[in-house]
Amino acid sequence: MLAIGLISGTSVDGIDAALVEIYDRNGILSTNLIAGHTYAYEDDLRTEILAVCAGAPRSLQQICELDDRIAESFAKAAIAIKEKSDQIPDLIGSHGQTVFHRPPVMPKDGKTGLGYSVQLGRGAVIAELTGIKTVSDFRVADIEAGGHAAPLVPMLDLLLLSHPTKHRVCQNIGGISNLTYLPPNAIENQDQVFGFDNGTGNVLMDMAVQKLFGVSFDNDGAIARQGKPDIALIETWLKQDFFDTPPPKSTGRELFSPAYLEKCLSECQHLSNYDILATLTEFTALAIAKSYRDFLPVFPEEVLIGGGGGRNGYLMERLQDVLAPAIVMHTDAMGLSGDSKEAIAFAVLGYLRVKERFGNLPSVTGAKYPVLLGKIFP
Ligand SMILES: Nc1ncnc2c1ncn2[C@@H]1O[C@H](COP(=O)(O)OP(=O)(O)OP(=O)(O)O)[C@@H](O)[C@H]1O
Ligand SMILES: CC(=O)N[C@H]1[C@@H]2OC[C@@H](O2)[C@@H](O)[C@@H]1O[C@H](C)C(=O)O
Repeated sequence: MLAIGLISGTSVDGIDAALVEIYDRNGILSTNLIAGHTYAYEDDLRTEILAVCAGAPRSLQQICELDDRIAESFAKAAIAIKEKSDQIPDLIGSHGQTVFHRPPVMPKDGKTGLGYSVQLGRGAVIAELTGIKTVSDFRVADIEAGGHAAPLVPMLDLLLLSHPTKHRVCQNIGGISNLTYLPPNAIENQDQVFGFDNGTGNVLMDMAVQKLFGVSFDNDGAIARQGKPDIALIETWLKQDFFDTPPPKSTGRELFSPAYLEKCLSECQHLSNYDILATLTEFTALAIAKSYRDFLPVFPEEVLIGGGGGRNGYLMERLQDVLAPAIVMHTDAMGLSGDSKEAIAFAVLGYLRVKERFGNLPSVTGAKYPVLLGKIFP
């Protein structure tokens, strides 16, 4: 089946689109990426999304208009990537844009304790504008089943990246970072697969470099490389609740917000701007390493990196150092594009939905049971 996957992640840098052929041999899936591309948001749209993520007050009318613009941008991305093949795609799986995420808590005082996760860019509009069957609203059903509805990419990692004898971690470093732990032969040992959001990813580094250096990200980590991290300060930051909370857990820009960065910066007044970037980069790497030591049943032999953080050469070096003896490499070394992985995941999750196969892993999200993920707009 030819499918399109679409997502804009927590970096809000643009819409990742993947045109992907999905092969299914008796339930064993494989994929072939035909084209992958990031279609940048218009500047004012990105600014508005970031404002809403940061909690700026907006009327329902304004939220509806934002939903329209995001859906139209997603449809445009689908129409553009569709041109990379002569065939008409059978399906679009569209994650949309997360603008709010509230993890579940223990029910109390008559309240349900359910989480809430809002993705804008409604699938009905995408289906209408493209003429292609669209699956969207992937996170809702897992939330209703008591789960975090995040991360969802572990299903793709399980299907495509399991090794017969090695313990692997698939580590995504986007705006937020998240991992999938795969025991050997994970398809047969599915109950041991788990995953969770394990850190800030790029979001703090991005906000800091914009404020201190006026660029949108620290290309290759060249700025951080010139500084020296303050390890004692990082150790105090790692004592914060999020890092000590056992999985399942999920997070987002609600926690790692502009206010969170301001608090960090207020504790960095003795540091140069280069040292601040080095400190935030080391914090990102050490938060990831701490989560492996605290929560994984077995320290992995291999760590497969995906997401934009994999392009930060300095962060990759720091990860190799703090995750030794694990070997750190890019997911691309396994034949799966790290840049397009999340978009491929939503193409595959869309496929699973139309085949009426479960999309969530309760051992990851904490849901009470497996559920069908997504609503179908024919
Ligand atoms: N050449 C590069 N050097 C350093 N960092 C980079 C480079 N290219 C991308 N990045 C980082 O990767 C980020 C984008 O990563 P990605 O597209 O994986 O995020 P996302 O999908 O929006 O996030 P999430 O996975 O949390 O949903 C950028 O904001 C930037 O911080
Ligand atoms: C609610 C939400 O959008 N969460 C994102 C976010 O960005 C990274 C991390 O936090 C992950 O949990 C998730 O995205 C990916 C695509 C996932 O669900 O696997």
